[in-house]
Amino acid sequence: NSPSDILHRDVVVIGGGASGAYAAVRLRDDFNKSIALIEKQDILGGMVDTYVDNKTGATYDFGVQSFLNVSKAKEFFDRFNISVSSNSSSPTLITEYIDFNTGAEVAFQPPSLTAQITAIAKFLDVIEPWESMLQPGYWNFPAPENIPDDLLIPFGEFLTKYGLEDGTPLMYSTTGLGVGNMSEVATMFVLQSFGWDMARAMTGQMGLFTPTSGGNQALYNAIAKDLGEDVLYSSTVTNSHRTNSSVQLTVRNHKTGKLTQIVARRLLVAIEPTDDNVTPLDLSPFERDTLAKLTYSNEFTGLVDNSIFNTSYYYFNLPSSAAPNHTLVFQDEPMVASFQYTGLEHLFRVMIIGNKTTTSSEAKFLAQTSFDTLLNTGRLSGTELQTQKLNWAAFSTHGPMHARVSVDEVKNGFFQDLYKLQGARSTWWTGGAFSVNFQTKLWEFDEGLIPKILEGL
Ligand SMILES: Cc1cc2nc3c(=O)[nH]c(=O)nc-3n(C[C@H](O)[C@H](O)[C@H](O)COP(=O)(O)OP(=O)(O)OC[C@H]3O[C@@H](n4cnc5c(N)ncnc54)[C@H](O)[C@@H]3O)c2cc1C
Repeated sequence: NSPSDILHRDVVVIGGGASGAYAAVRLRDDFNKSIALIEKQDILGGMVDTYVDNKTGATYDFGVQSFLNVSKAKEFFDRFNISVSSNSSSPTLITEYIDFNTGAEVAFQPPSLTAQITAIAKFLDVIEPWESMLQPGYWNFPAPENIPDDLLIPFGEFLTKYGLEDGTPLMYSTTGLGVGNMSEVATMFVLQSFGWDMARAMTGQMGLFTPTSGGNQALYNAIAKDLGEDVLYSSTVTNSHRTNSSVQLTVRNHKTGKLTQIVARRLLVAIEPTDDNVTPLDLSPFERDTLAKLTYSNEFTGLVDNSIFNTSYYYFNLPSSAAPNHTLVFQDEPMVASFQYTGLEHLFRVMIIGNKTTTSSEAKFLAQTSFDTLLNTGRLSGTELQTQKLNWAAFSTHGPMHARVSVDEVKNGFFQDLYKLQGARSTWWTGGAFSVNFQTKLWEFDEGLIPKILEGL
């Protein structure tokens, strides 16, 4: 390599999604540190998926829907002159409960909205004492003997224990479904998917906002402009050497084949630490064994354009056994969670929750199979059998989310081990597996991490 291919930086960040892009801006623009940001795709923003209608220029966010108004979240938009508002433009829809496995209509009667909100307020009271154990990171996670039992029981059991069953339709349909069958997952991991701030948002104690124009991608486009050539796009790490004083990475641009060497004093890993993602990071046996214990959901979203869907409807997948009012019964993943009208022409948002191994093509196949079932059972046309392909206007592989481990691992001190990785071998870790899967909560987590990264720099 020629010398021009060697970059020297204070901090190198891997992953230009919510957690990495935020940290890169703060470290460079506010703490005067030189940075390089390595991003696999050719844009920043990760799971933010903003669809732009070519004809009208209208935007629709089919990944991230809105931002929780936690601590300094709005200030971060202000610095890029992006105006935000809390007005939701979602159309009002009729929810059709259908078992997507069979096509059977499910005569499920959810509790009234008032009953749901009341239960969520009560839920917030119950979970409030545990917030600092889990958010915005696991820094204060209790030693095994001090973990409250309630955090480790299946969430369905937890809800029943405290009489909170009425709150589940909103918990599940907003963000709880990200973990798959929410009733079966240990409470602490469901709380990372629908927890304190979502409960505050649902009960009106915390706002949610979105940019007034340009969709959620507007923020990340502004960050991209700000960071300019400090971002290496279409690039991944192929090799690394990490020591207690520095980090050397070999980075490959998969479009041009160009290799860049980066020598940095600190590394911030802002991607999910899956086997594929961390293999190039010359892990120690302890790092490898710890990270290998994590399991994930895999999330996929897309937009389909098939006029056979009814634009008044939100087709929602529930097992038949949810009828007439069983609020704790959900489908197992992998599954298509819903087809939801977007308000844009004839586009429906599809949401697919996979397990650890579900691939993009399997997710698309699952969506087609669910669609076929709905068609063949007359749920869409109401008339005769038809076949047609789903017309994908957009599809996005969000990949692994909602990292979790078994209850036994939690009791064996998994989170204490996970956090031993922080700072070891000049490497710091952010993102959902180390914190929680909400954009602005990750920013809050980064805020706590940045002073540690800066120590001695
Ligand atoms: C369907 C859906 C809806 C959501 N809705 C909301 C919402 O309304 N509000 C909210 O706050 N949160 C929402 N989330 C969650 C939120 O998007 C995530 O918590 C957040 O994006 C995680 O940030 P991150 O930085 O950890 O990862 P990401 O945002 O995924 O960023 C990771 C980045 O790293 C890149 N990358 C991946 N692998 C590599 C590699 N090997 N090398 C280099 N780069 C790599 C990716 O391309 C990506 O840009 C939603 C998520 C999904 C899937």
